[in-house]
Amino acid sequence: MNNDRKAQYTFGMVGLGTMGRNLLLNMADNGFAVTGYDKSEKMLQIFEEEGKKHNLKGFSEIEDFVQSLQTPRTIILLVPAGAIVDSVILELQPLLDEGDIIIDSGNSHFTDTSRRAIELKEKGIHFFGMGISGGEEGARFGPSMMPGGDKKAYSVVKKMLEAVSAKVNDEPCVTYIGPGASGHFVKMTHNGIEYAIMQLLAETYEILKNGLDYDNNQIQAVFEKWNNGRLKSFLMEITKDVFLFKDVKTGNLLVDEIKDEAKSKGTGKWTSQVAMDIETPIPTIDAAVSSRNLSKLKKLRVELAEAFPAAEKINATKDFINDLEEAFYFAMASAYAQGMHLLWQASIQYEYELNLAEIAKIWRGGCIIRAEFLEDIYQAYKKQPELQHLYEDTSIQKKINQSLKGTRNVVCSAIQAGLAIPAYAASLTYFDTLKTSRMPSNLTQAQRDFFGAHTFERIDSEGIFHADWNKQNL
Ligand SMILES: NC(=O)C1=CN([C@@H]2O[C@H](COP(=O)(O)OP(=O)(O)OC[C@H]3O[C@@H](n4cnc5c(N)ncnc54)[C@H](OP(=O)(O)O)[C@@H]3O)[C@@H](O)[C@H]2O)C=CC1
Ligand SMILES: O=C(CO)[C@H](O)[C@H](O)COP(=O)(O)O
Repeated sequence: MNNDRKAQYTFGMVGLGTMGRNLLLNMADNGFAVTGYDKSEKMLQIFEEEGKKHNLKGFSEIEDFVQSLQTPRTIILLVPAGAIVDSVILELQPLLDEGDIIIDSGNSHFTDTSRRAIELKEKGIHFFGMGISGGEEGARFGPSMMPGGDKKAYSVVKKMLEAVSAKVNDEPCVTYIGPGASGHFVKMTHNGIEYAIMQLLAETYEILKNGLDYDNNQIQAVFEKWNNGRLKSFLMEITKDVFLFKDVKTGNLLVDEIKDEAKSKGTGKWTSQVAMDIETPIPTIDAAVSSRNLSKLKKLRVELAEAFPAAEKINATKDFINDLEEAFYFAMASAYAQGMHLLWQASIQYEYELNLAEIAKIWRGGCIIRAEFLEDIYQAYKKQPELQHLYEDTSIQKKINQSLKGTRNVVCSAIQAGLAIPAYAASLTYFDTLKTSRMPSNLTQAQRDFFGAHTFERIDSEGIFHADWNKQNL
């Protein structure tokens, strides 16, 4: 039951950590009556301190928090994904009424979101999953958001989400994504692309540092220059800044003092797993996930570095840095194209009714993968909403053709030198495979039929065939 006298807030947030606290402050800045709940007293204190100008108060008791919300209640969750989301829902459930709305904005697995939506629907509670991206800064001043699920529930929060989101050309970086867990699926794919672009930047660093012997100033200058051109993006921008940041302890650049073992929370891995499940190739993203795992094999890598020859310097041609810019453009385009293709396939598989143009549009600002290139992707899908693959767009084709020569030079040179560039190489072979009208997979089919009678199809007649391969006494 709601006590109307106390019910003064329109939106409530569970979890006042990095994302929840900043999104709530953003909502307060935009004039919404908000409050929050967190188990941690420390988080509540920080929230109230940072929300001083709005006189914001948080709750440490969940009952008080729920009672403070106007009905139907709208509660956003920004707690760590997994079991904690279920335990928060379990705590909230007996305190809620029919028609209340729970929005899970953490990086939850989309299958968990589907399950939770079904469970809560039975109790008359609207539940939807909403991916959010932009980190601390984005949450505070304008994130990109990907809400999916119950459309009626979305209409309750639409205005608020549009107000707090990032804007590009005055257009909000939020849109209704689609039914079911589509919001979390799209956010997961966003993170898969994020992994791929980060890996490409790391491989570029490897080429510059170990292939060309560039020092940190030279490396910084390359990223800085690229960020002033067509490769401009949030990840390029922070990378050029990383190469300026000094470690207070040693006086060296901090990046040189950080262990070469990359951690992950799982969204990249989920993207690869799901892509395998629905048979959609995303090799650049897969390479990025594998590279993080390879980085964790530090002891083995150190041992094997003693046993095998080290990488050599690249025998660089005069225009090598231009070629590298082209290679980055090419591989970046490949990574985004793979992510968009995964969304295209998922939309069919899970009946998400995704509008790929709208998704590219809301990724242009606020999120971690925002980039100049997203405008090209947006235009491509706007022109042809049914496009299966970004490579089918003629203006993208033109740019890819122009960057091919440089890309091949960079990939061949780096591989020849013995440098590890799995994401660059995967991007190129993905492209080369996709533009092969007759792949050598006829041989694979012949082998399968030879050893296991798995059958094959013929090019000259319909049907399923099997050959008695041993009969010809080969
Ligand atoms: N950080 C980022 O850049 C981004 C994060 N996300 C996602 O957003 C979600 C939140 O991330 P983030 O803000 O970084 O995480 P934080 O750990 O900074 O914040 C989570 C908050 O939730 C609190 N909490 C944990 N369990 C409960 C509970 N049962 N009841 C109430 N509060 C609880 C935590 O308190 P305590 O610390 O005491 O446990 C903490 O204050 C995650 O799913 C994350 O993957 C999405 C986009 C970007
Ligand atoms: O969602 C995000 C940005 O959009 C997170 O920053 C991302 O989950 C970080 O992932 P990981 O810890 O696996 O590198």
